[in-house]
Order: sequence, then structure tokens, then C-alpha cells
Amino acid sequence: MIRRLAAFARPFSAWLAASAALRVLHLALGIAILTVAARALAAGADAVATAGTIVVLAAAKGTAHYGEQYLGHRVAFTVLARLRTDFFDALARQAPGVLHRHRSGDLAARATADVNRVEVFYAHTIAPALAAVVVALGSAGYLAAAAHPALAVISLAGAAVSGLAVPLLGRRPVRQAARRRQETRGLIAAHVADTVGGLRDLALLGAAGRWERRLGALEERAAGDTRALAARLAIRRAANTAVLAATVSAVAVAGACLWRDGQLDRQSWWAAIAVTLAMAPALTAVEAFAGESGTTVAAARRIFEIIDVPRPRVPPPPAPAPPGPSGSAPPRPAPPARAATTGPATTTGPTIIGPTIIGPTVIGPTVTGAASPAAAERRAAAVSARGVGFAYPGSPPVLAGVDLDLPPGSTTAVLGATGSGKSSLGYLLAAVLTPTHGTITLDGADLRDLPEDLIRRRVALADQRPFVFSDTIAGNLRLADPGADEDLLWHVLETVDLAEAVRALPGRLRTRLAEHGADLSGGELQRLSLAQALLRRPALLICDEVTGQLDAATEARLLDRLRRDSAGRTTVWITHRPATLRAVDQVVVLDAGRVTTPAGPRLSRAGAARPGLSPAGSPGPASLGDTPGPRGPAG
Ligand SMILES: Nc1ncnc2c1ncn2[C@@H]1O[C@H](COP(=O)(O)OP(=O)(O)OP(=O)(O)O)[C@@H](O)[C@H]1O
Repeated sequence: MIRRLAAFARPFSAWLAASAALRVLHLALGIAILTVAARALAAGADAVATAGTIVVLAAAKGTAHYGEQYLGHRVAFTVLARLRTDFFDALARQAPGVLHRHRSGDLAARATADVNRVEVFYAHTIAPALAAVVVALGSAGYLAAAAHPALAVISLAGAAVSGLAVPLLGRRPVRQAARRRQETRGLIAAHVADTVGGLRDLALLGAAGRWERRLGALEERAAGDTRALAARLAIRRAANTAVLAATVSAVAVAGACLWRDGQLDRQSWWAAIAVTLAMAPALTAVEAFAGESGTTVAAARRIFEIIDVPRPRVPPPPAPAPPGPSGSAPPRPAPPARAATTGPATTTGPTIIGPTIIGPTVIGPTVTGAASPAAAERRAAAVSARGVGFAYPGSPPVLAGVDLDLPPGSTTAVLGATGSGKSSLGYLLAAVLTPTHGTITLDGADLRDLPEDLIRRRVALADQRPFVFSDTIAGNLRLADPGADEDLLWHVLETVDLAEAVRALPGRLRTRLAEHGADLSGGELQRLSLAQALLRRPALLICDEVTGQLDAATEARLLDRLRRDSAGRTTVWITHRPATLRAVDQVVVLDAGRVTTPAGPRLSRAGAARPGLSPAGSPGPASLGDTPGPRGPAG
């Protein structure tokens, strides 16, 4: 782990070397001050001259100390910023599955407290460690040259015990306690984040007291680990102090004997004691950072646990189909023309997915320009699913054998009982999930083979449970299209029937939303998410229950506007609501993860002869999910 941390500082080796050199200078000047004073005392030298020398040395010492700290911290904070960026990149790469494995509060603690924690390594470990070696060797050299070799041997032995042996005392239990404490702190952060997010519900459920007691138990656990850690570190500190005191005493006693035997003069004896004494801060610093290293390593481990998750690999191409009658393999469908211009193929996203999918899929480059005028120029997506099956990790299959065709420009409703797999199908079509069986193609190309940025340009998902950032309304919308001007923002707000509500706000588009959109109604939140998706001007738009919380009149208005704005777009409506079905071209009904109604295209907007629909457009008995079928093992 130390090597891993050091690798991040490699580009700054010159700065760290300069910091270490300044630290050596700073410590050497400390030794020089004491030595000058000791020699002056022993020789009865002129007090004013001695004081003048000490003032000059002290000023130089202060300057060296400043330079050492400046360079060390500059490296530390530059590396911390990079670590945090890498951490965020890794999170984005693993989203949203990472939330399946880690709680958001814990991730926040890793990105903040744990990253801050490793500052110790860059600012207070590398330079002090190098300096301790140089100072111990330099002091021994001085003692050998200016006093007596025996004193040099004693001082080196003391330095070795203090700098090498003492830091190893109880190393394993210290690391274990530090690791446990860091994990517990992550749990505390996650618990606090949950508490803040769910305060209202805790109050409503009368559970605030119980929740608080859980926090108390976690705090108690962390305090226990801190006590265990502190007890061991105190033993080390005491041992180190004893070793350093013993070294100075041994030098004093041995020096006195040498003085008595005429092998050392009085001044050199004093100077030897002063040098050994002045070497102590260099060695105390080693013991100090060794004491911190358990926590630093534990924090680093938690950071790299996220950063080191490998980038998802591009899955191998599907096995070639058996040769046709002529003996030649059937050709693979060609990727769409734009795919060839978007660079090397990457994976279509993580195979593993978390329990929540956050907001519309708005990652990736944006398509700029006004939504409506350019709409006709868009090329609507053709989507096809063949034998698609899916299971969440560790769970039984939720979809099996799904065949589906979404012709370009068509609108498809996906119906089914709650839990029948509608949202999961939506995530698969949006390439947020990857099928465990079968294939989904976009314009003839397997989604798995398409670059992520191409998919994000062509496909948008308005989610059932959208996420809103604590930013302005315009800021949230521009996540989908940073270049969108106000006219375009108002246009999409009109389309989703939200413009009037936003106009009524004092800050209009500049109104700052509360965290998680707490100051929006459920219906407003969903329409904001739909507006974001529309700003992407997708060729395939997947709407997951976005009208579920609207009254009938608002829903009808919204559907009407969307229909008028739908040129060049293939649309999927995942819904329970009959009103949505009035304007669809085909209806797909899912029952326990299987399509129960033929999904062939019925490209008539008149609404006649659509499966699952009565001529009036209301759902037939099988189409809405109020009569759940058996949750059989889909697949
Ligand atoms: N992240 C997940 N991990 C494990 N199981 C999941 C996950 N997300 C959903 N499921 C399960 O998959 C099944 C299908 O869920 P899905 O959300 O696709 O159903 P749905 O038809 O959209 O339901 P609803 O109409 O209630 O939104 C459900 O049984 C659900 O519990």
C-alpha cells in the first residue's frame, strides 16, 4: 500500500527531494545551535559572539523549516487533488452499481476524510524518513571525527533501535485497530448520511431515538478502537523516549570515561552530548509517522478499493453463428455509420447494477441546438431485443427470453404487474444494465459493441426515481446539455408542462433546488427528469413511469406535447397508466419477466388493433399490472 501511495508522488520526486534536503538542513542547524552553545559553555567563549552565531543559525533553521513544510505540503495537496479526481472517475465508471456495494455516506467519507488522511504520508513521512537516516549518519560521522568513534557507535545503535525497532513494536495490532476504526468511521458517515436524508421519515415513524442509539453503538465501537490504538502508540512513544534518553545517557557516561582517560577533551564531551540530544527530533518524527501509518494505510486501502476496480472490459464478440448452407458464416450486422467516427469501442457500461438508477442517463457529450427545429433532422433509433434475459447479481432472473422490435419513430408502451421487470427492461434498453442472455441492438449494432459516448448521445432515460442536484433549475437542466440557452430550457419545460410552475418561482430558472429536490413535488421531479432527457434530443427515449404522479389533465397535456415533439425519436413508455396508451403504436406486456403479448409493430397512431388495447385506447384486461402473475423463475 505504501508503494502504491508513493507511486502517486513519483512525478514530484524532485520537490520531495528538495523538501527532504531542507529538513536535513533544518535538523542539522538545530544540532549546530546546541553544539555551538555547548562548546561555548565549555570553553567560556564570548557570550555576545555566541549569541550572534545562534541568532543567525536560528534564522536559517526557521527558513529551512518553512521551505521543507511548503514543498512537502504542496506535493501533498497536489497529490490529494489527483487522488480525489481518480476516486471520482472510478465512481463514475462503476455507477450506478457501486451504490449496490457501498453506501453513499461511506463513499463520501472515503473521498473526503480518507483522502485527507493520506496527507500525512506525503507531507510528514517521506522527507522526515529520509532526513532521519541522513541526520543519524551525519551525527555519527561528526561524533567519530570530532569526539570519539565509540560515541559514534553508541549514537548509531540508539538511532537504529529508535528509528527501526521501536516503530515495529505491536505493528500488526496497531494496523488492525486502525483499520477497524477507519471502517467504523465509514459506517458512522454512512449512518449520518442516511439519518440526514431520512430525518422526516424517522420522525414520522417515531424511530429517531432508536436510530440515535445505533449511532451511539457505532461511536462506542470507534472509541474502543481508538483506545486500543492509543494504548499501543503510547507504549511505543514511551519506549522511544526511553531509548533516546538511554542513548544520551550512554554517550554522556562513555564520554566521561573517555575524558577521564584523556581520550576526549571537555568541549568535545559537551558537544557529543549536545549532538546526541539534538538528533532526537529526527528520530521522534520517525516514531510519530510510524504511529500514524496504521491509519494512513487503512485510509489508503479504502480509497484504492474503489480506484483499483478495473475498467469494464469490452466483452468478446459473440460466437460466430453456424455456417449457412453455402458454408459461409452469415455477416454480422454493420454498426451504424456514426459509430465508426467515435473512436475505439468501449464497453457499454457496468454489467452489475445497484438498486437505484440515478436520473436520466445524461453522461457523455451533448448534442447542441434547438430541440424542436432540429428534431426532424434526427434519425430515430431502431431497436431490437432477441432472447434477452437478465438477473441482478445474486438474485433470480427478472427477465427471460424477451424478444422486441422498436421500429424507428415508433412509440411502445411497456406494461405489466409491479415487479414484472419493466424498469429492468428499460435499463437494458438504455444500456445501463447489460443482458445476461441475448442481445439488444441499436440501429443494427449490438449495444455491447458500441462506444459509451455514442449510446449516451442516442439514448436517454427519464427515470422513475430521478436524482436532482442542489443546484439551480437551469444548472440541473444543463447537466444534460451544457450549451443549452434559456430559450431551449423554456422550450423543454413547456413540453413537459413545467414552464408555468417555474415561471411562478421568484428566481425562475435560477431558483436553487433543495437537496434531492426536496422542494419539488414528485410529479415536478419526474417532469424535470423528463426535461433533462429531452434536452439530450435522444434517438431513443425511455420514460419510466414519468407520468405516474400527474393528474389526468396534466398527463394528457404532457403526452400531447411530447407527441408533437416526437419527430425523429423512438419512444418507450413504461407505465401503469391507461392514458399513456392512447397514442402508442404497440404494447408490450410483461408477466414475471416474460413478454406475454406479441410485440410486433402496429404502426398505426389511430390506436386500432393494438394488442392489449381496446379500440378506445383503454387497456385490455391483460395489459395493466394490477393482477400480478406468478413470479416464476424467469429464465
Ligand atoms: N438492483 C436490484 N437488485 C436486485 N433485484 C432488483 C434490483 N432492482 C430491481 N430488482 C428486482 O427485480 C424485479 C423487477 O424489478 P423492476 O423494477 O424491473 O420491476 P417493475 O416492473 O418496473 O416494477 P414497478 O412497476 O413496481 O416499478 C423486482 O422483483 C425487484 O425486486
